[in-house]
Amino acid sequence: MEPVIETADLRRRYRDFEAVRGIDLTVARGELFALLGTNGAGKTSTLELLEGQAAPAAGSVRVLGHDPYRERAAVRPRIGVMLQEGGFPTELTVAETARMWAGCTSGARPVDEALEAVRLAGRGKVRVRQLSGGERRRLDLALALLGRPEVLFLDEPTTGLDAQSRHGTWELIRGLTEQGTTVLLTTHYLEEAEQLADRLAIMHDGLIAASGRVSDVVAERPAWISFELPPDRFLGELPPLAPLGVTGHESAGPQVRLETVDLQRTATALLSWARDEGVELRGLDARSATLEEAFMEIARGLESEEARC
Ligand SMILES: Nc1ncnc2c1ncn2[C@@H]1O[C@H](COP(=O)(O)OP(=O)(O)OP(=O)(O)O)[C@@H](O)[C@H]1O
Repeated sequence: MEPVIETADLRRRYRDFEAVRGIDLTVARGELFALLGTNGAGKTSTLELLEGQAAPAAGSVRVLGHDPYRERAAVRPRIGVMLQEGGFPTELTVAETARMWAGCTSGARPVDEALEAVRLAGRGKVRVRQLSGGERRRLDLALALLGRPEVLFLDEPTTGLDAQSRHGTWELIRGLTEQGTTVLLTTHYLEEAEQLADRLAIMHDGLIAASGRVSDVVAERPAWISFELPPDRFLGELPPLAPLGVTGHESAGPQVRLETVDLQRTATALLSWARDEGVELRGLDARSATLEEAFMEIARGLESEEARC
């Protein structure tokens, strides 16, 4: 796969504070890559390096084969950028803003088409200051799309959007990647990453703590099996749990919850035992970790490591 975004040991400094501390990323053409992380993890700082808005303190970054900061003229016309705060003149109308933006963009798509894509076609005559927060986000997205970018950088594209608008934006982004647009987005909505991302990275404190497909990141976390034992049965009667991959358990009365790093082996052994013993496991439920659990565990684990240092 052709890499469209590539970084190696990428670093960013603000005076003596290193906000991005050595990041290696590769994003292929047509891929949607999500950058997640705790507040202040360094997502926006990284995004700005990829967009060419700032020079790295060290390491390298290539976008479409060029250095986005030094070779801005080669890269800028081929990318679309949606910042966290658009910062457009609020006295202009939606259509005037889009026309002004289109005037600065080579090969711009028709303004009406861009506004239609974000469902703002009927709001062309409204002043930007009169838009709701969610409508402004959608206008920001329309402007980022105007130049038919090959690579789209979206910094929290759906923050402040209601559920319907968020789903509409997801549909739009999916359509763009299907047409071959490469998208790198940051988000605080884990569901957004689960829905959209081919691959993702979870940042914490300037570093990538975990990365890969959602299923890879989740597979590294323990899964859960929960069930209810009959009143005449006890947890101690189950086969030895540790060799089955069980790393922890909770029980409250008849309710049992097992944490396992090998869901298939634990579930198979549990069901075989229940069959052989003629035991009914009421409310049996088995499930992998969710991305939210993986995220929380990474954030908690790294915080306790920091506390130890
Ligand atoms: N201009 C700046 N000067 C000094 N420090 C900065 C500057 N911009 C960001 N930082 C610091 O760099 C770190 C990373 O900030 P950044 O905005 O990249 O994080 P983020 O992951 O995007 O956070 P959020 O999810 O809250 O938007 C933070 O500690 C922040 O305070």
